[in-house]
Amino acid sequence: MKKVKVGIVGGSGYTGIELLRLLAQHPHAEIVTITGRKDAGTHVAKMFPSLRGRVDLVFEDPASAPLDQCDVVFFATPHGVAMSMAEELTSKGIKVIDLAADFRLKDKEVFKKWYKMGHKCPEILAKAVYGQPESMRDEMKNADVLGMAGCYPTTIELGLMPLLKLHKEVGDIVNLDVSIIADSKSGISGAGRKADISLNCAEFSDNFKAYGVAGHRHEPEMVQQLSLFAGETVPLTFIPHLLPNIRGIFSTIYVRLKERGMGIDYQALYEKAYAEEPFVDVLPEGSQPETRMVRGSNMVRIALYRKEPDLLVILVVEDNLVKGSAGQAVQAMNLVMGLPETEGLEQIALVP
Ligand SMILES: NC(=O)C1=CN([C@@H]2O[C@H](COP(=O)(O)OP(=O)(O)OC[C@H]3O[C@@H](n4cnc5c(N)ncnc54)[C@H](OP(=O)(O)O)[C@@H]3O)[C@@H](O)[C@H]2O)C=CC1
Ligand SMILES: CC(=O)N[C@@H](CCC(=O)OP(=O)(O)O)C(=O)O
Repeated sequence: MKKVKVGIVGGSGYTGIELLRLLAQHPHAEIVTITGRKDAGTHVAKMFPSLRGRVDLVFEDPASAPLDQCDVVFFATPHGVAMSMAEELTSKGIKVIDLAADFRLKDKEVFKKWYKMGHKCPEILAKAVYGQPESMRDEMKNADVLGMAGCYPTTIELGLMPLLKLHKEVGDIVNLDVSIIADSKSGISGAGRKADISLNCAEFSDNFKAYGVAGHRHEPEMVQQLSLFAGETVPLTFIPHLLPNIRGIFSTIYVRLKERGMGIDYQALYEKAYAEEPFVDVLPEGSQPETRMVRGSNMVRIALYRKEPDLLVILVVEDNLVKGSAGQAVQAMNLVMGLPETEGLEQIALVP
C-alpha cells in the first residue's frame, strides 16, 4: 500500500515530537518534513535521542519546508499558525489537521473573543470539522481541514456524549437548569515545551493548584459540542487544575439527572455506545480510573458512579499528549486517508 506523505509544522514542541514518535512507528506513514524555526538545521535525533536510529530528519524552517509534497500536514503550533497556511495547502489538495484551536469554534466572533485574533479563513472554518473520530467519524472522513478537539475537551466530550445523545433522543434525561460540572486536572506537558517560570520544576512539583477559574478558552468549544450532542444549550462549569505530573488528564464530571433520567442503567448505556470503539474503554462497574492506565497510549478510560438518585459522576482519564492531541490526530489521519483507524496507535499504556 502507498504510504501517506506527512509534514509536521511545530515538530520541536511536545505534541509535535509526540506526533513524530507515533508516526515513526506507523506502517503507512512517511514523514517528509518536520519544522522547528529555532532549531532549523538541527538533527531531530540529536535533540530527542529517544528517536535515534528511527528518524533521520533535520528540523526545517516552515517557510522553506517541502510541505507541498505532503498528503497531510499536521499543525502542532500555537493558535493562529494553521489558519495562515490552510488556504495554500488545501488549494493543492493537501489535508490539514490542526492540533490548535484555529478550526474548533464555528463562530468567528467567539474565536476572536477567546483567542484575541481575527479569523484569517472563515470560508475554510465553515467547512472544517471539529471533534474526535468517535464523535464526528462520518464528517471527518470527507473533510479537508480538521480542528482536533482540545485535550480537556476530549475527556469531557467523550465522557458526556452517550448521555447527552440519549437526552436528545428521548428528552428529559439531564437536568440542564443547573450546570454540568467538570473538575479537570492536567499534567504539566499540557502547557507546552517553553521557558516559563511557572513551568519550572520547583514551581509546579510538590504543588497543586486551580487555574483559569474565571474562564478558560476550552469552555466555548465544549459548550458548542455538548450542545450539539444534547440538541439544546448545555450549561457547563469547567475548572482546570495543574497536577505535579508530566502526562495525563483526569476529569471528574458531575451531572444532575431529571426524574426520567434516574431510571436508566448508565453502565449499560456507555458499554453499548462505546462497544465498537477501539480507543474508548468503559471500565467495569466500581472501577476507579488512574492516569497511569492510559500513559503513552491512545486510550480514554471511563468509569461511572451513581452517588445519589439524581447524581451521575463520570470519571475520565487520558494521556493529553496521545488521545488528547497527537494520537487522536493520527487516528483522524487514518480516517481521512482511508486507513484502519488503529494503525500506528496500538501502544499499551506504560506501567508504572
Ligand atoms: N501539550 C498538550 O497537551 C496539548 C497541546 N495542544 C495544542 O497543540 C499546539 C502545540 O502544543 P505544544 O506541542 O504543547 O506546544 P509547544 O510550545 O511545545 O510547541 C510549539 C511548536 O510550534 C512551533 N512554532 C511556534 N510558533 C510558530 C509559528 N509562528 N510558526 C511555525 N511554528 C511555530 C515551535 O517551534 P518554533 O517556534 O521554533 O518554530 C514548536 O515546535 C498548541 O496549539 C496547543 O495548544 C492541544 C492539545 C494538547
Ligand atoms: C496544563 C495546561 O496548561 N494546559 C493547557 C491546555 C492544553 C492545550 O494545549 O490546550 P489546547 O488543546 O487548546 O491547544 C492550558 O490550560 O492552557
